[in-house]
Order: sequence, then C-alpha cells, then structure tokens
Amino acid sequence: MTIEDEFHFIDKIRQSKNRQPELIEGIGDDAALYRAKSDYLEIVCADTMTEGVHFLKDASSPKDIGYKAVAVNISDVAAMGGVPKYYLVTIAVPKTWSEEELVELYAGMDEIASTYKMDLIGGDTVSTSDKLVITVTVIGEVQQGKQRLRKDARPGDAVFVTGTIGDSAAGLQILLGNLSVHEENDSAFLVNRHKRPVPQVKAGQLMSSAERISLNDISDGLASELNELCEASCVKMVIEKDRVPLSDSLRSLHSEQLDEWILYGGEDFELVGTVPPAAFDSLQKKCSEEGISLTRIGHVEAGSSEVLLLHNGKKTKLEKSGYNHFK
Ligand SMILES: Nc1ncnc2c1ncn2[C@@H]1O[C@H](COP(=O)(O)OP(=O)(O)O)[C@@H](O)[C@H]1O
Ligand SMILES: Cc1ncc(C[n+]2csc(CCOP(=O)(O)OP(=O)(O)O)c2C)c(N)n1
Ligand SMILES: [Mg+2]
Ligand SMILES: [Mg+2]
Ligand SMILES: [Mg+2]
Repeated sequence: MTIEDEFHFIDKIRQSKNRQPELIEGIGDDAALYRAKSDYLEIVCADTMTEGVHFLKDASSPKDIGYKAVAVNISDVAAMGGVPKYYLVTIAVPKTWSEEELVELYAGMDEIASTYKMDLIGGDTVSTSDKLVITVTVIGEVQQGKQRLRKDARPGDAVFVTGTIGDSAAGLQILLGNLSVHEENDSAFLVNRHKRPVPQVKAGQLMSSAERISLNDISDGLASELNELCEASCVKMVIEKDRVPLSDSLRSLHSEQLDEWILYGGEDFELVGTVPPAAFDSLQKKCSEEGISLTRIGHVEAGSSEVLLLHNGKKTKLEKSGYNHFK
C-alpha cells in the first residue's frame, strides 16, 4: 500500500537534526529559510528521475534510486566548482510504491546527503497514476570568482576528464539484460558505476586553484558535453580517442559497442573541462594527491563551434548526439 497520508509520511522522512549552521527553518513551515554567506554565490539546480526512463524498479533498489537522484544534482554543483548544502525533494507517487519503499528511497538520499553534510529542507509529495517521478533540487555555494562555467574555454587550452568514461553505460546494458559479463567483479563494478555515481565535488573544488577553467559534468555523454563546452565558449576542440581513459573492467569486455558507450552512453557524472596548458600538470598533481585521476584528452582551437575526433590519423566530426529525451 502506498502513503496513507502525506503529513504522516513527511514526519517519517524529516531529519532529526540539522547539519548546516546557516539553516534557520527546514521542513515544517511554508518554505525553508537559510542565511546566505556574503562573498559567496548561491548555486541552484534541479534534475528529475522518472521510473522507466531513468531507472527500472525491478533493477534498482529504492535506496540506490534515492542515492542517484541526489548524486546527479550534486554533480551539477561540482561542475560549477561549488559545494552542496541543501536539497529539496518532490515526489509524485503511484500506488505501486509502498511507504516502506519510499522510506528506503529517502534513506538512500540521506546516505549521500550526510557525506556532504547536506540538509533536506523541503519538497512536495503528490500522487500520480502510473510511474514514480522524483525531482531533487540542490542548493550549494561557491566563493565569488571561483565559479567554473562552460563558457570559459579558450584556444590553446588542454581538454581533460576526471576518472574513467563509459562504465555507467555498460553497467546499464548489464542491468537491462543486454550484456553478460563473465567476470563477476567486472560486472559488479560496472553496475555500481551506473547505480552509484560519485559526484566529483573534490575535483570541482581543486579546479578553483587554476586561474581559468571551463567545466561541465557528463550526464548525456562525452560527445554531447564536449559540444556544449564548444557552443558556450565559441571554440573548436580536437579530441584524441585513444586518450579517453577507460577502466580495466570496461576494456576487458572487448565489446564492439565500446565507442558507443564511451562517446554517447552518458551518466558518467565525471567532470570534463579545459585549462590553460601551463596549468594542467599542477592541476593533475593536485588531483592525484587526492586520489583523483585527471587525463588530458585533447586541446582547444580557434574556430566555429565543433568537436573533432582524432583516431588513426583521421579527424571526424563528433556530433552532439548522446542521450536525448525526445529523440
Ligand atoms: N524545463 C525547464 N525549465 C527551465 N529551465 C530548464 C528546464 N530544463 C532545463 N533547464 C535549464 O537548462 C539548462 C541545461 O539543462 P540540462 O541540459 O538538463 O543540464 P544538465 O545536463 O547539466 O542537467 C540548465 O540551466 C537547466 O536549469
Ligand atoms: C531504464 C533506463 N534506461 C535508460 C537509461 C539511460 N539514461 C536515462 S536518462 C540519461 C541521461 C541523463 O539524464 P537527464 O535526465 O538527461 O539528466 P541531465 O542531462 O539533465 O543531467 C541516460 C543516459 C537509464 N538510466 N535507465
Ligand atoms: Mg538537467
Ligand atoms: Mg550538468
Ligand atoms: Mg540530459
């Protein structure tokens, strides 16, 4: 049975103690109140996950779904160079979800929120006829002048990515039953990369050390996000395909779909960006000291907005295709 009454449910999922010292009123009044810090810019973003489009109820636990709904939003805050502080959750609940499952969904959200000392400060609970829809809004902050935008790439910059690319897309194929992986460890690793992406908050903050960086997170796929950086900055990029970092688990699959997953798969939630070439090595060192791998995958050139993919000495245009909700 689904929620008996929403007021009782809200009481069940509210935090017993606040984590952010600037929070004045969280859940309970008409809206939340918090004190904004001077010299900081507030960051606000929202992303929705829909059952059947972003997750399947029988392939992911409510806890994993909750974790990911918050993680993907934190990833956007990281891509601005900021830290997350608060979140709001709006759920449209069909009869197929029990109150126990919803409490688990919130436990998954709290699991990642507590890592960043974030507070759940509000939201909305409504019913719906068919599939669960969850919208998370995250509020974060960044020191004024340290924000990292998509429009700051310049000719000559090095193009970089954090972590490894393509794991999540392969993990999704395993979950959908389209791919079977012999090695249990590899399979578990890839599925985990899909279900539990780690937002790159630490990396985003290290990016604030460089004088200028353009930054984006990878939700719709590497090709799509690179094109977005080029569009926002009015530049051209050359990406060397063989330099795109892959995990051992992904490489071991020797799949014909590897390129598809790496370039267009999406949901990597790694950071992609550009930095003046002279600053790359020190940035890479700072990241490495924190256990974060930073890989140079190409460079920026002057020219009209486009991404070229260099492979075996040949350059081809890397189209802005990837995940698109309406194609
Ligand atoms: N329905 C909408 N109404 C208003 N703004 C939107 C809507 N959908 C997306 N946006 C805005 O468009 C921009 C790009 O969104 P999106 O492609 O979803 O970014 P991301 O991949 O980082 O989540 C963001 O500034 C986002 O807030
Ligand atoms: C059942 C299922 N099918 C397909 C996908 C793949 N998928 C769904 S949405 C998406 C792109 C990212 O989501 P979006 O809502 O576009 O996030 P945003 O770009 O706004 O961050 C991908 C790759 C999935 N996660 N689950
Ligand atoms: Mg979005
Ligand atoms: Mg984003
Ligand atoms: Mg998208």
